[in-house]
Formats: sequence, C-alpha cells, structure tokens
Amino acid sequence: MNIDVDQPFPDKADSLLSATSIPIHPLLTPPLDNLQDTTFPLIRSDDGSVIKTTVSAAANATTTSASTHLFPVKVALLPNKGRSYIATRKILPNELVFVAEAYGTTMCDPWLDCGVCHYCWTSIRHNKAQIRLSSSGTSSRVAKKHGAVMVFCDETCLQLYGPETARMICRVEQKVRRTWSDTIARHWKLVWKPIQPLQQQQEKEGAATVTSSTTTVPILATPTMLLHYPGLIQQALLLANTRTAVLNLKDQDLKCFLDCIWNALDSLIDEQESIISTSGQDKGGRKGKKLLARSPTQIEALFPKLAACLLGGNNPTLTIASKTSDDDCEIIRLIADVLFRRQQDMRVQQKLTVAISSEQQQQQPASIPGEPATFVDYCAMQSNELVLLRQQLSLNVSEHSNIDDEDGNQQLVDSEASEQPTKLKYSHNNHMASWHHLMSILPTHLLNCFYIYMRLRDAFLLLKLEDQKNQPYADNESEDGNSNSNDNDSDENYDNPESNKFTINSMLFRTILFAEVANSFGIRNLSDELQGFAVFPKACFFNHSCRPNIEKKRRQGNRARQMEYWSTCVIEEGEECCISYGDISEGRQERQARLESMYFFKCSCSRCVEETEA
Ligand SMILES: C[S@@+](CC[C@H](N)C(=O)[O-])C[C@H]1O[C@@H](n2cnc3c(N)ncnc32)[C@H](O)[C@@H]1O
Repeated sequence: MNIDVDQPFPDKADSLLSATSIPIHPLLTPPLDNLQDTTFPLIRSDDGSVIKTTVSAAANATTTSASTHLFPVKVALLPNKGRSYIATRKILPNELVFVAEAYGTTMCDPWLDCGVCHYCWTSIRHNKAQIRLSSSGTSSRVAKKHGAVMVFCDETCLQLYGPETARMICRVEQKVRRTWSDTIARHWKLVWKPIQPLQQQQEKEGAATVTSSTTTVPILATPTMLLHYPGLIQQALLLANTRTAVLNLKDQDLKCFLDCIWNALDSLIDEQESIISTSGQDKGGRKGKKLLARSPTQIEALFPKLAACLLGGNNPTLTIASKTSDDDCEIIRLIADVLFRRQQDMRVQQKLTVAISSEQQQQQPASIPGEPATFVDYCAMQSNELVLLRQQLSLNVSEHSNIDDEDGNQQLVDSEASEQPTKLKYSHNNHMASWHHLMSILPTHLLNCFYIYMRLRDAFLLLKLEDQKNQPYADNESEDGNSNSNDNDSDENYDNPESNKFTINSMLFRTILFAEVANSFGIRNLSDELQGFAVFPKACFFNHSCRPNIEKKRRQGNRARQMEYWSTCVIEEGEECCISYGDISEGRQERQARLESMYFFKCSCSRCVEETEA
C-alpha cells in the first residue's frame, strides 16, 4: 500500500480550526489531574500494585512545565513506519511511560442505557445522572426503546463529559434515529437549480488545465465553478472512470478524485438545502430570511429523497427508508462528539489568543505529550482514507470487471464523459447520469460513508430548523413583518447560536471519520465485552510490534477514560516503544494478514523481520 504515513493531515488542522466561526459551548474538557498527584517514574510489582517510587534527578529538576519532561518517550520519525514513540532514557520494566486522555468516544448501542457511565465507562453503582430527551415525535421502535439518553455515574462524571455536548449528541441521535419515510420521499420533487450555467461561466472565464502527478487534465470549471457539481463530476471522471483506473491512480490523484466527488456531493446537498431555506426571500431579495415555503413533512423528506436519488440506484443495499443501523449511530455519535469538542477547543483557542501575546504564542510548543488532546492532535493522526479505499476497491474490482473492457483498458461508459468541455450543455439529467456512473465505480463502503454523511447533514438541518422555529426572527422583525435589521447584517445574524453548532461539511466529516478508522481503541469491560470505542490522539503514535515492550491498560475508577501505557521490559534510550494491535499469539502469516486487513499495513517489526528471514 502506498500511503504516505509521514504526511498525514496535520496541515489541515489549523485551517479546520480557523475555517468557521461557530460559537462554542463552555469549556468542559477534563484536566489531566492525574499528573499532579502522580510522581514519575512509577515502578509496578508483578501483581500490578505500585511498590516503589523513584524520582529521577531529571524529573525532579523539571517542576515547572507539568508533563513536558515527565514521560520518558518522544515522537520520532522511523523508516517505513512513520511516526513512533521512542524512549528518551533507559526505561525499567513496569514503568508507567505514558497516560493518554480520550478525545472522541462512543458507546455501542446495547450499552446506551444499561448502567455504564458515558464518561468513565464503569458500571454505575449508586447515583445516576442522566441526559434524556423525550423520544416523542419519533416513530422508530429503536428510538422508543432507547430514547436519546446518556447516563453518567453522577454529576461529576456528567460535568467532566460536558452536559452541553451530551445534550447535543442526544438531539442529533434523536433526529438520526427516526426512520426515513419512503412514501413522503417518493412524492417529494427535488428542484435542480444550477447556480450558474456551466457553459456561460466557462465562456466568461476561459478554460484552464491542471497538471496532476500523472496527467494534464483540462479543468472544466474555474475555481469558483469548482464549487458546483457538474464541473466536479466531470473532473473526477476525467481522472478515472473505471474501478481499475481509480485503483491505478497515484495517491495525489486519488485524493483529488475523492475531493471532487465529496465536493460534488456537498454542492448537490447545499443546493437543495438552499432552495428550502431561501425560497421565501422578501421583496428586496434579502438573503437569510428563513421563511420556509415547504411544509415540515416536505423538509423531512428532502434527505431520504436525495439519498435515493444520489445513491439508491447504485447501492442495492440502500433503500429510502433504510432501517436504522446501530453501527451508523455509533459512528455518528463519535463524529458528533469530536465535532462538539472541536468547538470547545475553538473557544479555548480564542481565549488563549486574547490572553497570550503573539510573541508568547510563538514560544508555545505545538503539542505537549501528556496534556489533554485537542482537535489539532486529532487531525495529526494518520488518515486512512486512501489506503482504505484502495483496499475496498481491490477487494471487489474483479467482481466488477465488466465495467472495464476486456483488455483492461479504460472504457468511457458514459458518453458525456468523453465530450469536450466547450460542447457541454447544461442539463441536470446529463450530469446526474455522470454522477451515477461515478457512484457505480465506487466501493460500497464509500457509498455507506456518503449515506452516513447525508444522515448527519439531515439531522443537522432538522435541528437548525427546529431551533429557528423556536426563535422566529424575534430580534429582526417588526410587527408588520418588515425587517428592522440594517443592510450590513450577515446571514449569521439570523441564526440561533445553538443552531450554529450543527454545522459540518464533507472535509470536516472525512477528517474525523478517516482518522478514526484504524486509530480508535475498543473499550471493553472485565468480561471482554466491547462497550464502545474511543480515540486517544496522543497515544496514536504507538506503533505496533508483534513483540511489544509496552502494555496498555485502562485506568480504574473515574479515571477509566484514560489509558495507561506500562513498560513490560527494559527499554534502552532511543529504542522504539510499541504496543500490540490485538492478538499476537497467531502465526506470522495470520498475524500479518490480520494487520493488513484491519490496520492496512505490512508489519515490519523485529519479530516479523526475524521470522521472515528464518
Ligand atoms: C496508529 S498509527 C501509528 C502512528 C503512525 N506511524 C503515524 O505516523 O501516524 C498506525 C500506523 O503506523 C504504521 N505502523 C504501525 N506499526 C507498524 C509496523 N509494525 N510496521 C509498519 N508500519 C507500522 C502503519 O502505517 C499503521 O497504519
């Protein structure tokens, strides 16, 4: 697999954080208080109890910046393995070398309301604090059974988790869990309103070309036009129009191909959403007047209809009123959790920017090991989007070989794809034919990602409308219905701040989703049952070894949201510190096959190298 592990997403982090000015809820990120009452290094006896505390001179000397120097590991770049933790000094057996805090977490459905705390994942014994939203208004049996509920040991755990985040996740869940209505969606007519005809725009701005790493591709649209779906669909098809061609794309081109498709999907969704929310413009054509011309039932049917129209024809497993999949809800909860925590980070960042002068800011280290993770750390994790797509494509490229011609040459199934840009006439139907061709060459897993994204966008739209209904322009409209606002008002002035929290685009969605893939840790109880999963961005630099020298353990009590990393043997200074990703008792071939299919890499640990040589 040819993914560039040395250059994952980090460059995106800053732009994602600053991209929007979404208001955020209060800071509720728990402090890593364990660091204050723990002296390092800890030495653990064989039975697990801490028997000896020897504080090294180096650790003693650094009393100022809490965790910076406490952990005897640092991130280094290793050949063929990307980033990894290495020891900064000799580590003795049974030392606690690292503690990581979970950032995004989600509970598996069966555990939602069965006495496991959403914050610390331990069984709730005594008190119980709950965030529960009424399940009224939803006809889903699943929603009625579970409702939208999150339970916590007590107020402390709830506060540490964040009551606002919990409430918002419950609201999202409630919307996601309702069944999409087949009947209403069937009668709902989508209105396709091109923002600007393609040909007109091209004539005005002239055609251009872009050089990808393999080919020179004519750009069918200028940068402004790239925001609209016809140009994006054409662009993607010019890069690859068969499964084999997609599989053969170099990483950079494959990313470009995916960007085009996701942006086209965004454009198609945005167009429909904007028709719904701006069709009631006032006489002056003022933007942002959310006078809804559609009935709530029609609005509810928008996304089911869109999903059927954009994905249905090519995904036999998808029907309009697809049953709520528990798996979908689990990942949606995780994405919502990360999204809302990102907003907390933005609040903190804003505060920091005010409090710290720019000179001081330059002195701040980018990321301190052991400090609570932020969205920037989340983005720094390796994204597995490309490698996952390649895996899924190669799995079923042979099943769909009829899409390629007999010689394996690329075949333009859709005649429009071969047309010259200047001859193109704007026709929504033509573009939809190209779109459906694109969908037909993508693996089902990617269509499912689109589906999850649409369910999330749908839930967010409904929540925004719900909030708007509760606060209908009270501040902006006088009794006679005329606006009191001046012309400089931005769109945001019409929005309720709460609604602004329900904002996502495909870039953010992909960043969160594909960093989670193969980077999250399963959360298990003492009986080894999977309760949920969580992402520990700072622990994600522990590479795998089939002969690990680090063992991970969940902390106990209400620190169970933290993961501890203990040495299992002597680790010399500069040596790589590795955990094992799952079972290592199998033979070499089984181990390697599992690692490749689950984590997308060929293991190059010392044991695998030795066994291969032998
Ligand atoms: C959780 S990440 C670990 C951090 C990663 N090295 C990075 O730079 O972000 C897992 C990825 O690290 C690489 N990796 C981990 N263990 C490895 C090993 N034993 N051999 C080769 N690559 C490994 C693989 O690319 C794998 O997908």
